Amino acid sequence: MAAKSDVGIVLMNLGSPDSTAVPDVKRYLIEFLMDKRVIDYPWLFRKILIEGIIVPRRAPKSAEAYASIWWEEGSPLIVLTKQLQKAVQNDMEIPVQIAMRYGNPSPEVAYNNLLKENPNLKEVIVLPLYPHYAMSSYETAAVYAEEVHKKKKYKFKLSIIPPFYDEPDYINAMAESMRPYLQQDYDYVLFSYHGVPERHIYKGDITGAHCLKVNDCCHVASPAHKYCYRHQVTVTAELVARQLGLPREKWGISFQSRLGREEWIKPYTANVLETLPSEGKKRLLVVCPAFVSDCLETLEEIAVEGKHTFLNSGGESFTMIPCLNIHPLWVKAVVKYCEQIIAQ
Ligand SMILES: C=CC1=C(C)c2cc3[nH]c(cc4nc(cc5[nH]c(cc1n2)c(C)c5CCC(=O)O)C(CCC(=O)O)=C4C)c(C)c3C=C
Ligand SMILES: [Fe+2]
Ligand SMILES: [Fe+2]
Repeated sequence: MAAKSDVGIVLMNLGSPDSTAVPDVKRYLIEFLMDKRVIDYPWLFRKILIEGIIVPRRAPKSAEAYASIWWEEGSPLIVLTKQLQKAVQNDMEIPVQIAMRYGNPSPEVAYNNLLKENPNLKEVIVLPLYPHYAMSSYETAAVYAEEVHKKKKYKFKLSIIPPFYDEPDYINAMAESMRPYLQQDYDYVLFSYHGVPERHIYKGDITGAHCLKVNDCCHVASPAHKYCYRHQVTVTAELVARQLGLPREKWGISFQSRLGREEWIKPYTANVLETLPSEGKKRLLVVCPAFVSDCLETLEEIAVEGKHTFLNSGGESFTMIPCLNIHPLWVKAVVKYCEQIIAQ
């Protein structure tokens, strides 16, 4: 066990382009989508598809979307991760760095910064900022953090915090950050999660026979759940709804950000936003618990595009609940998760 003074922390998020210029967005999208855990097609096919078709088409639109949410200090996701870094460092009084899975800063920069602060560093705790396990989010971040550690032969021990989708402190932070929004009149709370291809769910099923195969699979006990994004997001929503006392008919789950023509896990957020008003659910609260920091997918896809879809389909009011960002209960939860590792 390393003394607390010889420990450093890395908060690892997804990453953003360096700027909203199309070449920067292209570079970022290529790095992101060439990740074999995000688009898991054979390398050559992936390269042709990504660099020849998807990125040239998507980058200008993506750049425009980023420009519409960009802050003076930079990408919201990066700025908010830095704010979390400061808050955790203040509370813990040990060095905290941030790293991104794609773009900057890389884990190498984060590890080197920690070593500059303490050449005697014995242990680095990495917290991937994803509550749920998905091959394309938590897994790729954890594997990358480990690969860099191994490749550069760092002497310190690396510890990676597991997904925290059902941890009481995360659930409490989510529920209490939502509670003030429930004071207003609303008909329905939508938990909109980032989607993944159904194929990823089948692939991640270690039993090979459970996910999307057994009736109501997410509620039937299985070792598959340890790696099942669909199960884990369901548990998060159920626990949060229970803490808030939401009746079952007043909330639901959907999945956003589909890319390409494959089937992704359903229902799709855009379809749900279109149909809710016709079911009498006209005053809506939306929350996105797969992201702990607000980002393009919340500030643009939900708060702008999603709102537009809902209001144009007969909805009357649309309220986006912010991500945890630097909510005090979330900062406390992060500190606790890191301290639990230090105490081990
Ligand atoms: C096959 C494509 C994608 C999968 C699978 C995927 C999974 C996934 N992503 C997140 C979190 C975020 N994704 C963000 C942006 C984003 N995601 C994809 C594609 C896939 N994601 C693209 C192409 C983009 C870029 C933007 C765009 O062009 O739409 C972001 C926001 C980043 C930011 O800078 O703000 C986050 C966060 C999770 C959690 C996840 C699997 C569960
Ligand atoms: Fe994504
Ligand atoms: Fe599953």
